[in-house]
Amino acid sequence: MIIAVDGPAASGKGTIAKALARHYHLPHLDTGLLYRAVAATVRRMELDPEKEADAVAACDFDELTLADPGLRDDDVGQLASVVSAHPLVRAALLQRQKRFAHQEGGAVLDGRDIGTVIAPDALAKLFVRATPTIRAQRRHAELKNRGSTVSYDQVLADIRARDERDSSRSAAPLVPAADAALLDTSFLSIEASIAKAIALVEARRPRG
Ligand SMILES: Nc1ncnc2c1ncn2[C@@H]1O[C@H](COP(=O)(O)OP(=O)(O)O)[C@@H](O)[C@H]1O
Ligand SMILES: Nc1ccn([C@@H]2O[C@H](COP(=O)(O)OP(=O)(O)O)[C@@H](O)[C@H]2O)c(=O)n1
Repeated sequence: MIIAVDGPAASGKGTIAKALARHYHLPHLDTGLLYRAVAATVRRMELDPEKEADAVAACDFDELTLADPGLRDDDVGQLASVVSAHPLVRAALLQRQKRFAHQEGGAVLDGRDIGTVIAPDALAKLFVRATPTIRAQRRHAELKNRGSTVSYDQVLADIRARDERDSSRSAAPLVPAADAALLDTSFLSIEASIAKAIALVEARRPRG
């Protein structure tokens, strides 16, 4: 069974995807980390994120980069949203994600284009949403916990800028797949969001 979990920044898609993976005993891939690794590599190599050829060169990143906790930083997320708009960057990361999704036994993937591009054949597709201010509160609390001094206003501005860039790009924009179930977590606890996600997946599973 393939489960696709998409949605904007800090909507709770990663939390839900991990919980679904645990519940159904499936492997999980956070696809955002791949774009964040490209972004961090662009920065380390002092390349230009706006230049497609520069960003493509960074797609051949060192696998150890994926374990760097710095990838979760707010500025890396912003830079990831710049490099991810290049069609050739998306193309460079496509097969790796498709292979993961279509491995034997299935998988759970979260990102922006899982239900639309990576696994349009997924059995269950969730599109996770929450209001920008609630997402900013959650992400701000998360970053503060990790020792970051970034302000709430900065996090909110970054989330709005990223929403705009991710939704308006021509290559794999952030849009719900036509057959995705919408899950608004704005006023749901983590536990309630997970329970709702499991119920939505169950509704897509063949009976018997
Ligand atoms: N329903 C929820 N209520 C409160 N906090 C949440 C909820 N879902 C996720 N969070 C918290 O919000 C932050 C962002 O969640 P995460 O799952 O990483 O979002 P995303 O993967 O969409 O960026 C994390 O600190 C997470 O613990
Ligand atoms: N499948 C994906 C996943 C991430 N991304 C890009 O990578 C950036 C970082 O993604 P992420 O999922 O790690 O970010 P959060 O939603 O966790 O803040 C996003 O803003 C997108 O621009 C993408 O284009 N496609």
